[in-house]
This record gives sequence, C-alpha cells and structure tokens, in this order.
Amino acid sequence: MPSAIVRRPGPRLAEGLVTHIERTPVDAALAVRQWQQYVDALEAHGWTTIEVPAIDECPDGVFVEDTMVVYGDLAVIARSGANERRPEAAEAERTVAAQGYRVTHITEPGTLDGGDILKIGSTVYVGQGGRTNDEGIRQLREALAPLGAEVRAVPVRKVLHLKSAVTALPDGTVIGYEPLVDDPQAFESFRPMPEEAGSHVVLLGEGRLLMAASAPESAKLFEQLGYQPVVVDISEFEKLEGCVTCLSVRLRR
Ligand SMILES: NC(=O)NCCC[C@H](N)C(=O)O
Repeated sequence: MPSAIVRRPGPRLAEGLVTHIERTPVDAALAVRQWQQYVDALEAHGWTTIEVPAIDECPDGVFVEDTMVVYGDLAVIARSGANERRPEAAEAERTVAAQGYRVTHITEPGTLDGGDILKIGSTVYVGQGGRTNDEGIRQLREALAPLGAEVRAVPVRKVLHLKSAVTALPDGTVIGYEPLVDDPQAFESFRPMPEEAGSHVVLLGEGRLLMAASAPESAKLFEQLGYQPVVVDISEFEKLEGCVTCLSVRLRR
C-alpha cells in the first residue's frame, strides 16, 4: 500500500513566505479543515498517511514536500533555499528514516527545495533559478546517479518552484500553464493547461489525479483525456504559493 508523509499546519501558517504573489489574509481555521480534507482524499484513495509532528515555529512547515526528495530507497534531505525553512527538515528526516529509507543530505553551500524536483520514470527534472542552486543540483545528481537516475536542470524564474510551473500526467506528459513555464521545450512532451492550478496534479493511481478546486476547466480537460479528477479546495495554501503537490511526500515503494 502506498503511503504519504504529511504535516499538520501550525499556528503561524498565515505568516508563511510569499515571493511571486501579493500577500492576502489566510484563514487559519479554514486551512486546518482544508488540510484534513486533503489527507482524507489521500486516504480515501488507498494512501496511508504518516504525520511528521507539526513545527509550530515554522509557518511553512505544512509544505512538507520541500524537505526531501525520495527516489528508490533513498531520501535526500533538502537544505532549503529559504533560511527560515531549514529547521523543518530534521523531524521530516526522522519520519522518513523510520519508514526504512536510507538518508543522505544536501549540504552547504548547496540549497534545494523538494518542490523543485519532478520525477518522470528515471528522469529527474530539477528547477534551477529559485530555491535550488547549482551546487544543490550537483549534489542531487551525485546522490541519485548510483540509483540510475538522470538529473536534468531546467530553468524556473516565473514561479516559486519547478512544480509550481509543471507536473506530469501518468503517461509522462508534462503539463503546465504556458505563461509561467520558462522553457516548455525542456520536456519531451508538453501539454499546455488553461489554468495555473491545472498544472498541479498528484498521481493517486489508476488514472486518478488529485488536483485543486481552483482549476475547473483543467478538471474537465482531464476527464476528456480519460482521467478521474479528485478535487480538493486548498485556497488557503494557494495564498502562500502552495499547491496539491507540496502538502505531501509520496512514498511509492
Ligand atoms: N513545493 C511547494 O510548492 N511548496 C510551497 C511552499 C510555499 C511557501 N510559502 C514557501 O514560500 O516556501
């Protein structure tokens, strides 16, 4: 059975970082309900969820995906490009290690956020230009090479992370909202989506795509393509540049 690491939002969520969008007020109580619905959606589709203890002093702790990259039996613990977010990694590391993963670390001067990593088979795309630096990419390549992964750097300048711009469908097609994708040609096959949030899907298995309620046109398009959208409202996390991918680390082993 697949499982997913998640982390409950803390009391300072509303103070989370915003970089590319205007700050708007976050309803913390609504955010907790939305987070629970996100967890419920994972569980309803066969995913066991494993909680990292909440980290009250870090407003962005809920975006647990950024703390690591999991590939095969290895968890590469990230060193965030945002100083304020670095304390999030320690407990996340303990949680993934307790699941039986080997652990290695991105070390200074390398920086890397898990949100910058998009895995498609043995190809690992890494966003370059935001939170992840060249040294972080070099270290990731070195860590994953023995596992047969090919790490490819792609530019990210218009959004926070690579996976804010693009994710991939089960058949490997990369999807993105073109105005926010720096180089669509960096990917073997690219499909433009009609909405920004339509570029973000979590593959739940059996053609089901977890996605945000803020992309209804994209949901229709996915249905036409033969997929089954599983829709969650994550408005309060979107106000902090979060999306469906960043709220969990999927463990498929
Ligand atoms: N992987 C992601 O898309 N993470 C979203 C992180 C949002 C958070 N407010 C941040 O700026 O780090």
